[in-house]
Amino acid sequence: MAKILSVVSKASLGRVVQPVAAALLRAGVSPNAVTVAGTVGVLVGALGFAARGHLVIALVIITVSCLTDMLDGTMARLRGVTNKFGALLDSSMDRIADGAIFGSVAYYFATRDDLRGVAAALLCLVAGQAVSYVKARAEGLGMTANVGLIERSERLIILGIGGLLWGFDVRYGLEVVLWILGVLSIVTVAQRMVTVHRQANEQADRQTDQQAGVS
Ligand SMILES: CCCCCCCC/C=C\CCCCCCCC(=O)OC[C@H](COP(=O)(O)O[C@@H]1[C@H](O)[C@H](OP(=O)(O)O)[C@@H](O)[C@H](O)[C@H]1O)OC(=O)CCCCCCC/C=C\CCCCCCCC
Ligand SMILES: Nc1ccn([C@@H]2O[C@H](COP(=O)(O)O)[C@@H](O)[C@H]2O)c(=O)n1
Ligand SMILES: [Mg+2]
Ligand SMILES: [Mg+2]
Repeated sequence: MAKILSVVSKASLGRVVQPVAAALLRAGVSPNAVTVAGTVGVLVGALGFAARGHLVIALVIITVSCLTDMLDGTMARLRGVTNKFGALLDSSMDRIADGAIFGSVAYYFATRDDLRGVAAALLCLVAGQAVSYVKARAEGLGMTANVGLIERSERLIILGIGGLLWGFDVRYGLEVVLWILGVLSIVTVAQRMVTVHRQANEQADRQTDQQAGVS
């Protein structure tokens, strides 16, 4: 699902993103500045609006801000200089943005004394961060975990559907969506763990074979 969304959206949004990215580069804006500006936009939408219950305005601000996440990488590639700090900055800002988004939704539920909503939002926060962490840690250990039901864009879009339902006065819809998202995120963590477990065992088997060949 993640791959289909990524290919379809990258192909269709690419036509819009490329000229904007080129124009920003011509104006002297750096990819890192766009990465940070996008995160500031998310923080404004989440802490300034979602936490106070203005979920529809938050949805608009956060959607626009999150879409800049496609711009920074495109700018770096157009400039011909993708750099490791840029990659780290991008992913780190994503974690801060995601924490602010789901933390703000949890805070909003808390202001309404809806503890089930708080629990659902916190589940999504922790499980979503775990999804990303397993991939990052696997890559740090020389493996890959680029699999799973829902990546970041899907998590945000699913939350966006919850926000839209809330906007159309289907208030329980947001909580239902959050529970579904929490469960799907846990499944994704499990899928990534299984992939890494298989790779780690294959590496261990190869080492054993090599040692057996030496002795
Ligand atoms: C209650 C209300 C609160 C407000 C909620 C706001 C929700 C916002 C709703 C929608 C916003 C969707 C925007 C999604 C933009 C995502 C941008 C993005 O991630 O770009 C990068 C992405 C992938 O590139 P990478 O592989 O380099 O990215 C890494 C990866 O994503 C890792 O994933 P993980 O391991 O965590 O699973 C990250 O960890 C890592 O940090 C990251 O770097 O680029 C893409 O190719 C994805 C593009 C998808 C674009 C989708 C556009 C959809 C546009 C609008 C949809 C609006 C929907 C609204 C609901 C509609 C319902 C009918
Ligand atoms: N400030 C940045 C942001 C990103 N990059 C590079 O782009 C890759 C991510 O691309 P997206 O389209 O998914 O944002 C990232 O891995 C970096 O290689 C960069 O150099 N500087
Ligand atoms: Mg990006
Ligand atoms: Mg990003």
